[in-house]
Amino acid sequence: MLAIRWYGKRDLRLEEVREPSIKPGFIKIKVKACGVCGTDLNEYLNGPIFIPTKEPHPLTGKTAPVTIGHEFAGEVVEIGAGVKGFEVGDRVAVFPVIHCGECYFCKRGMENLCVNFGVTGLSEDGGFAEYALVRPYQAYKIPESVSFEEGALVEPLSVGVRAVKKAQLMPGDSVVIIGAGPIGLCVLLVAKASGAGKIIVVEPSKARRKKAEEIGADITINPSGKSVEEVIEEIRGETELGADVSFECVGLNETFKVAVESIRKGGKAVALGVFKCLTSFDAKGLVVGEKSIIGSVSHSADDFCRGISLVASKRVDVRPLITSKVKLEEIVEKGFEELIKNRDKHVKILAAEI
Ligand SMILES: NC(=O)C1=CN([C@@H]2O[C@H](COP(=O)(O)OP(=O)(O)OC[C@H]3O[C@@H](n4cnc5c(N)ncnc54)[C@H](O)[C@@H]3O)[C@@H](O)[C@H]2O)C=CC1
Ligand SMILES: CC(=O)[C@H](N)C(=O)O
Repeated sequence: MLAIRWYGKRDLRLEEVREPSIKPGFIKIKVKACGVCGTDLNEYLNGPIFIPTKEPHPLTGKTAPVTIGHEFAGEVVEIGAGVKGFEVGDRVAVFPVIHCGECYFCKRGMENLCVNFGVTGLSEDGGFAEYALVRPYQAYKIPESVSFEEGALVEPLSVGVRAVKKAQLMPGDSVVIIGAGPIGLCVLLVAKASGAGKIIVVEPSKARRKKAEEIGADITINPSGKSVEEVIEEIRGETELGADVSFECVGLNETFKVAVESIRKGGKAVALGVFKCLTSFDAKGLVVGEKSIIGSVSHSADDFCRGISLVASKRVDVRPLITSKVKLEEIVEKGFEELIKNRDKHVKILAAEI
């Protein structure tokens, strides 16, 4: 079968590999749609980051090369011995998290913090292939009314579900989202569906600001050419005394500062961006304003189920996030390379049956 294999930085290869044979305790899926995530792109440009290259991953035993891709959906074609509750032909979205089930965090239901945390498509072969093997706890049935393409979008949507849940967003809360890439836009979709009040998006790319408006932002702010203080002032001017909740979806020092300093006293700043730098912000304002800073990473099975429910109930429409669909064999050139050249023109590029 065809697969896109990560060998190293800037080295993704379309290869003919052996189709995986079904194993006890696994389900074999014919992949129907798989999206390029910012994390995949980062592995391509700057990796290895999560992909194991020296030591095998403790739960999968796998080292590179790996078939990349963790945002995927498909059809069950074979069921391994011991697996119950699935039938050939089931349509599923894949929850890519792999966890040990035994560590301090897993025992307390915090699988996304598992000490051996892994991801199908990074820590073992994933979805940019014709077929993939997944564990039963990773396969979630999707109804006929949810397309495979929408199913592939459940994964990033669930990152948004977790962030909104961690914010304990209340109906009518004013929200500021900093960064309108796939993650910021997924937060926007979930915040809107959860009853947010005014939604403000800060984003330098014109195309992405337009996309944010199309899917529900009330106000967009272009931070280009403005100081951090000016951006904070603009947000505060659009809200009563600052936003109730902010979501940082970039990962820069200045955007973190905006996230913390643009919320009102008692407000919450949720950080999603994976920072490559240290950050500085008004810590005194944090204390005397009793603000909260909350980290949000990945998603849980609960977040994933809620993501499916939002899509299936049509409370959230993820389709506007799909900006291009290409064949699996084209995904390196028309997906990864295209995102490097024209990232701001795109949100989600999928390899899908077209
Ligand atoms: N916490 C989590 O579970 C996850 C976090 N991430 C992280 O979330 C962040 C966002 O991911 P993506 O949306 O995929 O990335 P992206 O790079 O596509 O989007 C980031 C957006 O921020 C915008 N931006 C740049 N400078 C800005 C500024 N000064 N003010 C406002 N916006 C600015 C960019 O134009 C871009 O549209 C990344 O750091 C990524 O690593 C990704 C997946 C899961
Ligand atoms: C697998 C995840 O939790 C996340 N979507 C990521 O890209 O890191």
